[in-house]
Amino acid sequence: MTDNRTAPGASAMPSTSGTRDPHAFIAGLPKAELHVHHVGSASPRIVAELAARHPDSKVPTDPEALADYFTFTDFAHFIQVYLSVVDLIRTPEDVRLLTFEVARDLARQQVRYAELTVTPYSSTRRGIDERAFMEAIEDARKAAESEFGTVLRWCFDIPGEAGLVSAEETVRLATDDRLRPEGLVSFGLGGPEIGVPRPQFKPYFDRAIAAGLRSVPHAGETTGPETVWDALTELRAERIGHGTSSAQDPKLLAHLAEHRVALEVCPTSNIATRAVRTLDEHPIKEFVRAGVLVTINSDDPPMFGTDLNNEYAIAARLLDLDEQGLAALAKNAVAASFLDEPGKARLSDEIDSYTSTWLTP
Ligand SMILES: Nc1ncnc2c1ncn2[C@@H]1O[C@H](CCC(=O)c2cccc(C(=O)O)c2)[C@@H](O)[C@H]1O
Ligand SMILES: [Zn+2]
Repeated sequence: MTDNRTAPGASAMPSTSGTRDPHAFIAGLPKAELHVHHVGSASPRIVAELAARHPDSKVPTDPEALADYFTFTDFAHFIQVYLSVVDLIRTPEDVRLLTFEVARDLARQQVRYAELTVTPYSSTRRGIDERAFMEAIEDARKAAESEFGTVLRWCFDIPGEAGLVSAEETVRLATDDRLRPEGLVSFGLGGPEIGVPRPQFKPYFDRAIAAGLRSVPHAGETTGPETVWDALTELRAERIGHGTSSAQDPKLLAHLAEHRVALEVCPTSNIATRAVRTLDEHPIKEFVRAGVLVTINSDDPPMFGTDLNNEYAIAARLLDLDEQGLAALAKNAVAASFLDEPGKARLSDEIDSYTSTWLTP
């Protein structure tokens, strides 16, 4: 697959320190990740373990073959490969393993808090018992918090392409008091946008919002700014997954900035799915210039050959950021998160104290 990583050792900063490498600073920076998919976070190590449990699968286990397998011609191809990894998750024990190991990978990058997008429909439709599914993610969440100190929260998303049946099932699982997991904070909509208009999902978002969940649909990833408007007006989005095409509409950018609707920007994902041609053409600079609250995220990191630290390094290069700028970016994610206020204050303070220690000669 195309390697979109910033060259190791390349300095992204025009910083006063001159020779400092942003990678070391970023590696230790406490972070929040707001847009990362559960299945899309399965690393080669996790895929290999799942594939060994289910040897009939067509997903390669050898890391080199996996890199080729994770090279996408377009968004539709990406979803096809994604679903083949979904097919590896067949039992509650697979769900528990995936979730716990994903948390381990996040913790290694100093991610203190992550809102993980989970698509429960894909698992219940494949025969995993709904109660066992919820127990598995919750067990893993609690174990990860006590073992790694990383706090996980869930966003349940509708796989849009699977239609209104999947929307009904997802909202039922998200709002039934006997099933709804403690860690659930938000409701989303993923999958392809072309041919999947957002307004049809309004009744399902209305129900989720009425049950206290926050609205975070993907929009403007593979279609134009009108999809982002639909997400705002019909689905009452509080943050937008990607929102890449918002850059084409200055009124939309002004609206996002004025209402503090954050964009969950995932630079490498946008290249891998061909939503944006090259990193240098990524509209992140326009977002920042327009005053939009920009957060940096990794989406489906192993599938796109990246991780959150690499996405921060890319942002540092594209936005010409020094350590303070990177810390501000990390704090944007805290501000846009669904952590409670004391939780936000704690994580922001941790980012500040890490940064000031780092900058103290
Ligand atoms: N960058 C992304 N942009 C958008 N979405 C992304 C991205 N990355 C990952 N996803 C995930 O892909 C899922 C799509 C799964 C899907 O379409 C589908 C269709 C038909 C049947 C079934 C099934 O399971 O039976 C599933 C979404 O729900 C979302 O969580
Ligand atoms: Zn996504």
